[in-house]
This record gives sequence, C-alpha cells and structure tokens, in this order.
Amino acid sequence: MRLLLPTTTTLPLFDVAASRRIEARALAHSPDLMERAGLAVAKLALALRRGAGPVWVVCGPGNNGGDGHVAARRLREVGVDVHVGHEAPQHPALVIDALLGLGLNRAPSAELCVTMAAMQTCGAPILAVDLPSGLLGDTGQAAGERAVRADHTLTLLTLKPGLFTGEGRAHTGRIWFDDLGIAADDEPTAELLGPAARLERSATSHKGSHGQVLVVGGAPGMQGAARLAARAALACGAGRVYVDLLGLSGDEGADAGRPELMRGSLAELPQAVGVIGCGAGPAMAAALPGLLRELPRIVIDADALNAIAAEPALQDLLRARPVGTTLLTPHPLEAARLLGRDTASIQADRLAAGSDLAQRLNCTVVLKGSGSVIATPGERPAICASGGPALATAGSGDVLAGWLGGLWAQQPQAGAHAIACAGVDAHGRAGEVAGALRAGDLIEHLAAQA
Ligand SMILES: NC(=O)C1=CN([C@@H]2O[C@H](COP(=O)(O)OP(=O)(O)OC[C@H]3O[C@@H](n4cnc5c(N)ncnc54)[C@H](OP(=O)(O)O)[C@@H]3O)[C@@H](O)[C@H]2O)[C@@H](O)CC1
Ligand SMILES: Nc1ncnc2c1ncn2[C@@H]1O[C@H](COP(=O)(O)OP(=O)(O)O)[C@@H](O)[C@H]1O
Repeated sequence: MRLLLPTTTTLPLFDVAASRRIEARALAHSPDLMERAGLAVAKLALALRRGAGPVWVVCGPGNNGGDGHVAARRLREVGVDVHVGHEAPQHPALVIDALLGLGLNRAPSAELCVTMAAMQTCGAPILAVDLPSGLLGDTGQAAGERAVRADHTLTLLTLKPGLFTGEGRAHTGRIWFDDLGIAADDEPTAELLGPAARLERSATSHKGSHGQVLVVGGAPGMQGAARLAARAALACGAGRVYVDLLGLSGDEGADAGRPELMRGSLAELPQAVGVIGCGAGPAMAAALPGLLRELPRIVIDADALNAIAAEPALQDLLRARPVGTTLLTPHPLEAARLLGRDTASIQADRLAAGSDLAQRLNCTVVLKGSGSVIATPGERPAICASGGPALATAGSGDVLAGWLGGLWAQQPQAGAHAIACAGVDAHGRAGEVAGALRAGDLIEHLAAQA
C-alpha cells in the first residue's frame, strides 16, 4: 500500500470493465482478494483514526461492503472499538466508507444519501474503500445528487480514471493504492502522467539550437494573454520568441517588461512553432487559414479555438494536417463549442469528450480543468493528476500554451502528444501551491522546476 500522489512514474488506469476483468482473472488463483482488501483497509484505518472513539464502518450491499466487513473484523481482532451500521455512533474516530464502489450503477437512493450526509457531518475523517461512494469510477462524476467527499481513498487492485479527473479530486482526498499483489493483466484505458525527463542543453548549443516560437494573438485590451504565452515560451528555453500582436501597429516593442521578446510574423517565420489564439479576439479568424496551412507545428488556444468552432472550413484545414503536428488546448466550454455540445456533457465524461474531439479534428487535444485529459488519434489517452485550484486564475492557460510551444521548439522531432503530456504535467506541478497564484508567477515556478 502506498500514497499515490505526486506520482514519480506514469501509471496505467483501468476503467470499471477492465477492472472487473482483472478481478475475475485474479479471483481464479487468488480467492482471498477480499481478505487482502479488508486487511489493507484495516491497516490504513489504524493509522488514520483520530481520537479514542469507535471506528464507524458503513457497509453496502456488495463486495465493497464485503471489504468493509473484513476491515471491521480485522480491527476488532486488534482491540479497536468498531461500529458497523448506517447510523453514526457517538464521536467516531474514523468513518470507513464501504457503501458503494465499482458496482455503482445508478443514483443512490434517498436513504443512502441520508447515510452519506451523516458520514459527512459526523466530524470524523472519512476513509473511502476503492472509490468514494456515489462517484463513478470511469468518469469522476457523481451518479446522483450526492457522492461522499472523503479525506482519504484507498483504491484497490487498479487505479480508476474517475479518481483523477472530473469531480474526482474533490471527492477522493489523499489517494492510497494497494494492488493486492495482483499484476494488472489488461489493456489500460488511459495513463496517469508522471513527470517528463528534463531537457538537456548541450555545452556548445546556441540560440539557433533551441528553436523559435511565434505567438499570434493579443487583440486590443488582451495583449497580456499573448505576452504571458510568449514569456512562458521564453522561460521554457526556446531560442527565440516572437510575438505577432493582432491589435498592434507601428514599431512598438513586443513586451516592455521582457525586452528579450521580439515582434515577428508568419511571413518572416514560416518554420516557427506557432502558439496562436491567446487573447486574440475576432481578428484571429482571418489569420487562421494561413497559419494552419503554413506552420509545421502549432499550439491552438482560446479565440483560435472559438474561430475554428464557428467555421467548418477551418475545421477541414485542421483535419488536413498530419496527426502529431497540431495541439489544441480547450477548456471545457471551448471543447463544448468545438463539439457542438454543452459544457455539462463534456464534463460528464471528460476522457470520452477529449478522445472524441481528437478523433474528429485529427489533432492532439488537451481538455483542460481538474484532471486534464490528453488525447490523440492512435494514442492511449492520458490524465494529469497534478495541478490544483491555484491554477484557476486568468492567464494560467496562456502560460500553458506558451510553455507547450517552448517545449516543442526545443524538441522538433517530438509529436504533439508527447509535448502535451510533458507540458501539462509540468504546468500542473508548478501550480501546486497553497492559496492563490498569479499567472506571471506561475511562469517563474515553471522555470524554477524545469
Ligand atoms: N470481489 C473481490 O474479491 C474484490 C472486490 N473488491 C471490492 O468490491 C467492490 C465491487 O463490488 P461489487 O461489484 O459487489 O459492487 P459494489 O460497489 O459493492 O455495489 C454492490 C451492488 O450495489 C448495487 N448498487 C449499485 N448502485 C447502487 C445504488 N446507487 N444504490 C444502491 N445500490 C446500488 C448494485 O447491485 P444491484 O442493486 O444493481 O443488483 C451493485 O452490484 C470494489 O469496489 C471493491 O471495493 C476489491 O476489494 C477487490 C477484491
Ligand atoms: N482546479 C484546478 N485543478 C487543476 N488545474 C486547473 C484547475 N483550474 C484550472 N486549472 C488549469 O489552469 C489552466 C486554466 O486555463 P484556461 O481556463 O484556459 O484559463 P485562461 O484562459 O484564463 O488562461 C488549465 O491548464 C487548467 O487545466
């Protein structure tokens, strides 16, 4: 058993169907899986309980409840006061939520919701077994109106995607993992991202060795977005970074606070990595056909995504580009516009939505938000567990787009999927701070950890 995050390696994720197959095969040679699961829960419960009160074990009708009963027995064997039932005891030291796990298949009844509410308000920390009750393992969404918000989740046998994306992170608390001694012998549904290798710089490299980035965006009033992206590309280590500010004429500098940044345009820089759309406004639409036809590698964000959503001819241009050369970074609303759906339906199944969009537009897609999803046609999707609410601030997406462009400029052979995985994970880790974070400071955090 181990605490899972931050993970130092990429890990396989298995949806409910794959987890069931692994479980069924494992049971054939290891019929004591539930004993192992219950013992793991009991051990963690001993470490987590707070105070001298009873451990309240809430068991449901299936095997999740079975794990809870084994844990209760194991705890009693070592002299712990245990209360099994749906009513809270006085001053519990810990709640073990073994109500519903992988078998959740409908909205919990009103009666179960009352039990969940009692768990939530009894004042003790909650340890969820396998999944917080009411949370769907595939999507990280509640099946009904309520799902348990645990302080700890001990997930068993496999890691499920819903623990890490959608609403998952708000319900799991700290995630622990015990594979119960079983090697997962199935095709992973997705990957949980680990950190990418550091970029090495040769002792004899020069600025031409590290590529060039062209940021196109920054309509009047929104030039900060383009400048944040450009600053991020520069901080990432791109050799030269240029900005084409759509609202700026004359020979004003690209960014008075960053004299390293230069003005430039597609005509002068046809081989640059494009980072397009940050703060671009409606002027972006006219610039897009040329950019989509010419630039060999492009990161597309914000208003460029909105322009593409509104214009089928631009979608055709995207589809005509080779897979691996285009990286879209929509947040859920932008993804909804691109798919002609609403945000709620995107969030209802983020893995499926990201994969659907990638397939339709023949691109790599980073569906942003808690548990960003990275999807590319022909690649296994990835989920990023790093990051947190400090990133929920204007400009943090612009920083991501610029950082991705900076990474790509330095790794011209890499495909969009690899760049997305490396950049999204780094961005998330840099944003893991308590409290609030300004997007400009996020760039410094990224540079410090690179
Ligand atoms: N087998 C093993 O050795 C191992 C098992 N493990 C453990 O088993 C867990 C999976 O067990 P499980 O398949 O029995 O499902 P579980 O989540 O307990 O649900 C039970 C039943 O509840 C029902 N139900 C569904 N939704 C409902 C709702 N909203 N409100 C009310 N009822 C609802 C539905 O039955 P239905 O009523 O539809 O017939 C469902 O089948 C897994 O998460 C892990 O903890 C692991 O430790 C590995 C070793
Ligand atoms: N609660 C959160 N947990 C993890 N990442 C988050 C969270 N909120 C925002 N982010 C990340 O912050 C970035 C916000 O991007 P975006 O919505 O485009 O903002 P903006 O357009 O203002 O720059 C995305 O990378 C997103 O994944």
